[in-house]
Amino acid sequence: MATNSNGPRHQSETVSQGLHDLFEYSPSILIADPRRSVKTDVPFWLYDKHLDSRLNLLHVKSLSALPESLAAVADAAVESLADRGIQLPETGRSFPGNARCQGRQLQVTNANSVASYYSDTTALSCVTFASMLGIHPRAPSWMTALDWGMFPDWSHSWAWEDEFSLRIKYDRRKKAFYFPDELVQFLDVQTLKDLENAAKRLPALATWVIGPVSRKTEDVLRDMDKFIAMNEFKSKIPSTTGLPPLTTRVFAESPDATLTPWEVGERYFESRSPHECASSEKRPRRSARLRNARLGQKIPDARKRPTASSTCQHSFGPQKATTTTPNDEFVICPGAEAIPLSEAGRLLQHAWATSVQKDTSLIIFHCGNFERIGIRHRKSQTLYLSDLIDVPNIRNPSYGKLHLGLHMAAFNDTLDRAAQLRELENMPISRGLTPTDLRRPKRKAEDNLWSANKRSQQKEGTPNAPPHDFNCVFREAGLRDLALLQFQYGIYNSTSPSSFLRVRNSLWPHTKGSYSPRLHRKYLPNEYFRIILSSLIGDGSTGIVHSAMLELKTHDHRSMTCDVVVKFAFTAEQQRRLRNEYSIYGHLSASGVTGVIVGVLGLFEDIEGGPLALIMSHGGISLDDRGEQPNTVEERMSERAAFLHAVKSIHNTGIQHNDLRTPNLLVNGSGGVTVLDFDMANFHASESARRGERAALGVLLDEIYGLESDATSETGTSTTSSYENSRAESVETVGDEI
Ligand SMILES: Nc1ncnc2c1ncn2[C@@H]1O[C@H](COP(=O)(O)OP(=O)(O)OP(=O)(O)O)[C@@H](O)[C@H]1O
Repeated sequence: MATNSNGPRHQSETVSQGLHDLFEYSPSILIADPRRSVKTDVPFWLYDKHLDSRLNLLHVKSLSALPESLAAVADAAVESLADRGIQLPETGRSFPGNARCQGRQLQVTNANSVASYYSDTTALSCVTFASMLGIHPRAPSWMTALDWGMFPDWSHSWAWEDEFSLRIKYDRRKKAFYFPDELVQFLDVQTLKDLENAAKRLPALATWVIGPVSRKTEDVLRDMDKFIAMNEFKSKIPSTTGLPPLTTRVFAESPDATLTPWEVGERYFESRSPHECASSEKRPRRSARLRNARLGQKIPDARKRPTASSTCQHSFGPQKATTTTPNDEFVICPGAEAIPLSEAGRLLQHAWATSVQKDTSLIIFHCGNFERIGIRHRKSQTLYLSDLIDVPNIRNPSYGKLHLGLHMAAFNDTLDRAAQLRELENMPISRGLTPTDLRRPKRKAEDNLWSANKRSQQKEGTPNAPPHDFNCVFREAGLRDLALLQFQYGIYNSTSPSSFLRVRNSLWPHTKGSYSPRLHRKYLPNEYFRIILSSLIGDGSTGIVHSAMLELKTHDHRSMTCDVVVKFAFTAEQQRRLRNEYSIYGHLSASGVTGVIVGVLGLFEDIEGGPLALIMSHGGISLDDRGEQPNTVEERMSERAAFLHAVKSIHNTGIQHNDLRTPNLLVNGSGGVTVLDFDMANFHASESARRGERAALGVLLDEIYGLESDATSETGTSTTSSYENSRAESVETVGDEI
């Protein structure tokens, strides 16, 4: 190794000192601010229970040698510089690994302040060193192509934060790197291509789940040992029984890295005696670790991966036998969870699901003074966990070197997998891919609710037939109180449905109110409906919105389907807003407003304590998502008038929307318009407030449709006046001046 206690011998004094400081760095001890109460609830949500069974966590195994394996990556990188005779540029500043930081105590308040400390110290040094050592060692000054931070998809309110990750500095929206131009010059074309390929396919290089400093969060990390001792992990799925799992596979499989410094999968078993496999683990020889870190090893393909069926048995525990009626239709037993997962189990399942969603291999569980590092091995559906790391006190390796190795390993792992994904994507289909074809998730039409009943498939309304008019379906579904929700898109493919019980009536006219909050033990096929969530439309401040297909079975055994949209509200504040939205829809429906708002099938609640769901008809595509506006001035004017008319009819009931923006203004294929998202709306708005809202909408629509400029530039003065006439007409139509 080219390092001694003063750092690598061949580097300049400042570089040696910097590397030495980082390699020996130990963070301060963090203490919780005694004036603040610390929230400690563990994240866990609906989505965690609906992963495809082949993506679920099945085993948790011990990998005590992981810190050493990671530190060996840092050592190997320094050694490689020496081998190649590369001298790093002088460092002009001190790094947070400086000895002055050590031994101090710092006060923190919550997970975010723990993350800030990590970001300002460990991560700040590691992104720079990892980038210099691993990506561009010949750069003339210290720069970094990596970023560590919070990249939120959606904000929630758990005590643990799961949105932190390491990334390549690449803006996917602008399709451009955002590291210094100077750095680009030192990256060859192939490296830039590889970086871009990785950043596009796998933007998160590792998943950090960060908790607050407290005895309870430390215990959660400690309790993970219990899952290692059990050697199997029973992922929590919804406890509703009766409906067979979806069988169609929808996710695109992602490979493990071929070159890794850690020994997992077959290599884990190879390096252990049978006794060790069952109980603890053997530390690999240091020379082997170094070799692996530098050269990597192919994982031999000897051990058979668990089959889908064994996976199901393993992970989901005993399921009640499917009960069928004489017609082979499914009787459903909505069940509340029998044995809840412990907090450690919930954190493991949630972090695993987050890592599946981000497609990272490394998961770091960190709560200030304690940490565990996990490796997600896809093929065996196993999480390999380090021992509990005492952050301020760990030595050999010390924390700085361990995390530098971790940053470098996460980068290498991602580049390796992104290259495999690119290769697999470029393979012709006929060559038979393993893992399975990554290009298109497959979806077969046969996965319908009634597939067990062959006779019903011949009849009207099977999913192979075009969907029904939602009016007919809503009339029937509005009489039912149980909605079975299944996810089938991306990484989600429900093994069992989540049961959602009606908490508010259908607002569809002519639906007899049958609202009953009582949960029955069993439901016959004509007493429930099923919803298959097929894509994410968007997420906003009230929750997450999905496109879905509603399927139901009528009393005379016909199947009916229609497109719906499901909006989930998770936090208390979101649920308050969603209830407000529902009551606004209730008021509009009771006032006879139809055609310009979506049909609402009701408000439903997850019986396992999950979110509230508003189920509604599909209102079309938003002006935001549509992209191009209509070609002709006439069409634009007609749409403009339709929106103003719609809002006028809403205003006439005393409602003010308060959020009239392009994402909430929808057009449908048949020329109609829909106004949605009433969670900010209020009753009894003053006439002038409503008029003001219409005026603002008029201005917004003018801007969107570019009416004035088009009218002038395209057809000159005469058209301008005809446009003005039409505008006046549209204003007259809505019976008010804009
Ligand atoms: N019934 C629907 N039909 C079609 N698209 C819908 C429907 N409901 C919602 N959407 C789409 O989902 C997006 C988010 O929905 P919505 O605005 O209701 O959520 P939100 O959480 O209140 O968002 P925001 O924070 O923007 O207010 C909408 O902009 C719209 O494009």
